[in-house]
Amino acid sequence: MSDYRSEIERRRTFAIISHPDAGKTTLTEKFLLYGGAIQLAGAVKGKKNARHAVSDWMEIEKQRGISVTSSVMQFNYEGFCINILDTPGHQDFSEDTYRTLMAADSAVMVIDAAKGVEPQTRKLFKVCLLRDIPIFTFVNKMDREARNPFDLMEQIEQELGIRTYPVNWPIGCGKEFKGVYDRHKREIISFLGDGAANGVRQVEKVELSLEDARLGEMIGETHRQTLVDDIELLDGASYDFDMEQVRHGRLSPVFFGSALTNFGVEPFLEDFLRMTPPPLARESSIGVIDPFEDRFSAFVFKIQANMNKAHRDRVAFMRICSGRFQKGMEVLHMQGGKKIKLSQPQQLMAQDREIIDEAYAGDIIGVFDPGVFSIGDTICMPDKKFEFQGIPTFAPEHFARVRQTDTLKRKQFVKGTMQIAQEGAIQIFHEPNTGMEEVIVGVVGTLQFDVFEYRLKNEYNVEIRQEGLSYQYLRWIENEEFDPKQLDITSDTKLVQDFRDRYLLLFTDEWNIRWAQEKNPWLKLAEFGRS
Ligand SMILES: Nc1nc2c(ncn2[C@@H]2O[C@H](COP(=O)(O)OP(=O)(O)OP(=O)(O)O)[C@@H](O)[C@H]2O)c(=O)[nH]1
Repeated sequence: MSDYRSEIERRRTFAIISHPDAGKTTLTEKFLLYGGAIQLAGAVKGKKNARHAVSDWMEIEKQRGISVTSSVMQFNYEGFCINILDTPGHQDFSEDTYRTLMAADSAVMVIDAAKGVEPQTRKLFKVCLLRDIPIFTFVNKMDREARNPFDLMEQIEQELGIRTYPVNWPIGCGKEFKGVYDRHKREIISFLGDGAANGVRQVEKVELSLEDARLGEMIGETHRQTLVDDIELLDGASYDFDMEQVRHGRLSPVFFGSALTNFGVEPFLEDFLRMTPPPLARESSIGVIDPFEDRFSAFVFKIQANMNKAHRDRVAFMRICSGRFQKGMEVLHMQGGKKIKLSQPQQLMAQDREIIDEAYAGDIIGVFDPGVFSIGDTICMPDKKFEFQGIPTFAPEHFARVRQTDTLKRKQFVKGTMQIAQEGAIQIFHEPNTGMEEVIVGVVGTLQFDVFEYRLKNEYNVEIRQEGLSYQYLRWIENEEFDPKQLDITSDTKLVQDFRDRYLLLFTDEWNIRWAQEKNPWLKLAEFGRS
């Protein structure tokens, strides 16, 4: 029993988010390097020179150099068992990021020191705040010219509405980057020149206190003076460290470093693991489910088909919320109302899949999905039935009418479109009383259209034509008894159904939403769909 408890206690499950190119993949790789999960960072990293990172597997990601889907990796470090959930960097995929955050107990936000929080990625970071989990900030690329660290802190606070607590503080940047000052240990970790051949090996460090007479010699008198002044200012003016505030994502511990040259990564990992919580309890229909509870439970947060050309199948990713999973155990799929055996439970290391015998609360497992699971579904034990809170669906903001160009490929078109929609990569709608001849596709960000078109062509061999529609808003109709004939709407507003036949309205602007509500006072409209 104590083994079972300590297995859960040593789990740390977190998501890593950033805007594209801030260095999320590089940082993840350095973590894996410390955990011994990979040997050489340079051997697997480098999209720019055709090799691709361990966590980016889809062809489109390699071509565009951006992450479209999220992936999961597990490794051990200093007694911890760590699950990293990688997320897409672009705001157009923020819904996927949100679903991934649902499976995490904390988040690491990577920010490019030269760019700060970029306007187009505010949405992604705000999505992170919605989850009420600890958010840690890693300010990356200090080996390049960077913005003033005080300005960066201020920007994070103002744009994201979260307070910051710098755990360490940078000394210079770019060619003049000398290292960081650790505010807790009150010592300097010095950056040694060339960054140990681009971080292939772990970097060496020299630790000195602020008062040490050798400091001026080591970092130069100007840097020493700036550092002393900065620290005095910080100690006097910055927020106090308050773990309770950190736990609720109201205060973000901030670290500076350079993932590429491997500087500051290990101290960050160590402090982060000390502060980030073990698996958290989760709300359910029968109250809070404790992770140490002896019955297994999990929920599906991601579904992905055709992840790998060698395995043309569909995998449902589940976050284990309580208990232990053992191979061959019989579980209850609540939404399907059926007892099932989870087949081929796997833990993933990007393209490598490993069949596992057991897994614990906090872990993420991928199971073969014969088409029964949906995002948000609960898996529990047959003698204790309950449902976890579902994962809300974001309202799409862009819509297009989609047809296949070759009418003979109808079957593949319907299959591909349905599957991609079930994964949550797009949302699909149709006009009432029509089938799937013509589909209206809705997305949160327009890049999702490109991914949809690309995947239909490559995975299902179907070419499509997309015609953009001018709708911008979508609302779910929540009335239990709904008769479309009663509806009084403008000619600009369109009534559609989703693939579960729920009714929705598409609007071109807010004026039309108000109009619909005024003319139909009985109408209950919701901005988020329930899964
Ligand atoms: N100079 C410098 N370059 C870095 C650092 N970290 C990452 N890079 C480079 O920045 C580029 C982007 O890094 P990635 O790790 O792929 O960024 P990402 O955030 O994962 O990007 P997406 O996959 O699009 O979300 C690569 O060329 C890296 O080599 C750093 O600390 N210093």
